[in-house]
Amino acid sequence: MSLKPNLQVVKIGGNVIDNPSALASFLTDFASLEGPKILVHGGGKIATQMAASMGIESQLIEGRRVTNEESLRIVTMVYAGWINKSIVADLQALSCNSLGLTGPDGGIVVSKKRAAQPIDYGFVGDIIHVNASSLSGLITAGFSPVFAPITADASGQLLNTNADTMAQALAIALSSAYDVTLTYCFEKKGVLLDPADDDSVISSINPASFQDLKDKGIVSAGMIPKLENALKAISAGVSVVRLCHADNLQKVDIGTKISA
Ligand SMILES: Nc1ncnc2c1ncn2[C@@H]1O[C@H](COP(=O)(O)OP(=O)(O)O)[C@@H](O)[C@H]1O
Ligand SMILES: CC(=O)N[C@@H](CCC(=O)OP(=O)(O)O)C(=O)O
Repeated sequence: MSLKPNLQVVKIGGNVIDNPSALASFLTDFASLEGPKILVHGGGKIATQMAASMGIESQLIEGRRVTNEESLRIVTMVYAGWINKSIVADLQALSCNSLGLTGPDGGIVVSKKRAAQPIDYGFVGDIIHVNASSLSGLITAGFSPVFAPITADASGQLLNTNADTMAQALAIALSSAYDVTLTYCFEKKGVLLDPADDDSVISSINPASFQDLKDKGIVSAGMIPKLENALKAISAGVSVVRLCHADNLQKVDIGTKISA
């Protein structure tokens, strides 16, 4: 039996954030989770809408945004500003002592600009370090950190980072001190065998079945990085990894469970 304390790392996706009543209900469930917890949020859909309203087209390749200087400003304002502060204020109103953060706050997450080959994603960062002891310090002090998917490199360059990856990296970094459960919440009931049938949830996925689902085109777009991150987390020390509907955060047996 593990002697480590439990920690929940929860990721909430942009399609839920863009739906006020779904977000409110999810935040109520998150606030009432027992024990230490971290929330990582996305917001890709809202950033795409904001860019479009400014006449800027967004390009996503396999769920990752090609980020030029202009879109870096937009995503930073949208994720680290509007979305992060709205979520923190809502959680505070629910008596959850949340603290809004990005990678560079407290030096907690350091990333590196992704190489321009084979695809130049621009200002997109891959996480190279998580300061787990600083983050544990905030948790021990009673805060529930709420991370926006913005990081910075060692020279201070802000970088856009996939929110699913941020959740994975935080969960892995904390798994030496905590028994971590990582839950990816989104607007579907789990990974679906037939994307058109919301009840065709695949109950369990491992590396071999992921490859097969990818080859058959059953998983596509943002689901590819989500599952790559989920598989990485389960193979690197995270105890439980699950993908589920945002309404089912508290229903631990529902959704798609990831195995190594
Ligand atoms: N087999 C699948 N099952 C469920 N969703 C899938 C599947 N394949 C692709 N998707 C897409 O993946 C999306 C989830 O990824 P993403 O848009 O990145 O979510 P989020 O923004 O919530 O992190 C779903 O909205 C769905 O359109
Ligand atoms: C590099 C990269 O792709 N960053 C993501 C960060 C937001 C995100 O991941 O949002 P969702 O969870 O809502 O998809 C993006 O800009 O779309």
